[in-house]
Amino acid sequence: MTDPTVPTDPTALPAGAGRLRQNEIYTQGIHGRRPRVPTDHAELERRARRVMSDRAWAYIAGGAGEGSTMAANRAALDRWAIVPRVLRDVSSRSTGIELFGQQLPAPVLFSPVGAGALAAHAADVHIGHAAAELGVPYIFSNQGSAPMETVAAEMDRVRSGAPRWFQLYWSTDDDLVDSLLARAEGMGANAVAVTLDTTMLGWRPQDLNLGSLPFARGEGIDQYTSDPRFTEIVAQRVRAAVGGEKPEISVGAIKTLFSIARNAPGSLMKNLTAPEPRVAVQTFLDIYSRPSLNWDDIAGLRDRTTLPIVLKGVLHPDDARRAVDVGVDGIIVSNHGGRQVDGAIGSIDALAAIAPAVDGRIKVLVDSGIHTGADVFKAIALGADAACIGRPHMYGLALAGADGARDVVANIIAELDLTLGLAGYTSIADVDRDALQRV
Ligand SMILES: Cc1cc2nc3c(=O)[nH]c(=O)nc-3n(C[C@H](O)[C@H](O)[C@H](O)COP(=O)(O)O)c2cc1C
Ligand SMILES: O=C(O)C(=O)c1ccccc1
Repeated sequence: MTDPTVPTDPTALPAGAGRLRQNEIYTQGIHGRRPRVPTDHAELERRARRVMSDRAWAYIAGGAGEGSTMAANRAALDRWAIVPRVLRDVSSRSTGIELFGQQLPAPVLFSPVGAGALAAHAADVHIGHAAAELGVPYIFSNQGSAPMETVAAEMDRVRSGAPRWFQLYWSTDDDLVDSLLARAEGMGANAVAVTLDTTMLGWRPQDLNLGSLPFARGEGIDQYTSDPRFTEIVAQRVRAAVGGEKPEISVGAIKTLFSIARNAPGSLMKNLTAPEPRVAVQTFLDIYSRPSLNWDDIAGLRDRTTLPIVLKGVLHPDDARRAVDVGVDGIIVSNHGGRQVDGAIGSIDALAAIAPAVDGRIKVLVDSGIHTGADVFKAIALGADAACIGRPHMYGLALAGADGARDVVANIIAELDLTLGLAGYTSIADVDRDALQRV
């Protein structure tokens, strides 16, 4: 028997997404089935911990230093309380928004997450599948576990033209930057997010204590090994290292090695005596990021891509103003999920200062610690145009693959829809600071 309240089309998210989702879950419950992922963040985290390896948990759940930025993200959210309004006819409402010319079902995106292969093989393909089902943009990580073209193809298979962005780490090799940007345009990216807060990796005790860095083991470098410019650099370096003995090393041979490695998880680093894998990993570590990055580079980016440019990792109102002046299209207020600077400002506190400084001139997104629909509501009320979700969708992926990643974000959107209505609002555009009180 089909229940008319259960959406057969998973893309039918707006217009009462909250009640539809509740009904779906309760109907399944009558048949003795539990939801595939917990519907609250605390339980989601606990369950994910049980199925993840120690290394995966350290990398994905871990934060910088003593974890105080992660705590600050939550504390900042908790200092704002929603003050619901009543008797305002909220029977018909929508969580939909417009962003860079696209209509989206909700002010929610999937944050870029690198080295997802620690949680599931070719993680990015599954997350892309999940995002396409929801019609929610997926920001592909530059440190992803599958080539962007493969992820884009999977998304198009689910829903042609499903929204997708590319997140760029600015390499020391400018030709690699151009190559990545050209590929992003080619695979249909709707925007490029340049991450500014990770020019160097933060101090991460959970990983350090295990001696575990995924990239050093060849995990999370698939955007690089699938790149013609990166392949060329590695071939040059291998030739320089062993050229005398192996003059036959060619770009084609390296390309073949990389392609085999991408299809067989972990195989790149199996043969540690061969120079190619070591050179590939060392090359990645040497060139993925350029700490000398500065505002002039960002100003010049306009001439290098036609895509809307979004700066990720902005926390100071002056940097936000500078972003407006330099002519980018948006910023993501973020402390990288508390993974970079320990003791940094909570991203919601930063948002509260930045949104008035930007004053609607460019798009303002936010992430870091935003894990529920109520959190997204608070972010919107404090002036964000949308919020991005990082670890929660990775926990869903670890627990139940693409369906798990999808359900986690669908639950967040469902709760957002209910919070919207129960707080007395019918559209995202109406929600402003009046909805909140500082406590
Ligand atoms: C395991 C992991 C890997 C990440 N990798 C990247 C990355 O490759 N690029 C990037 O810009 N941000 C990366 N981030 C940061 C996220 O995009 C996002 O800012 C953060 O996860 C948001 O906080 P939340 O996890 O509390 O939602 C990563 C975060 C995690 C947890
Ligand atoms: O782990 C991260 O958060 C991340 O973004 C990253 C990026 C480059 C190298 C290592 C980690």
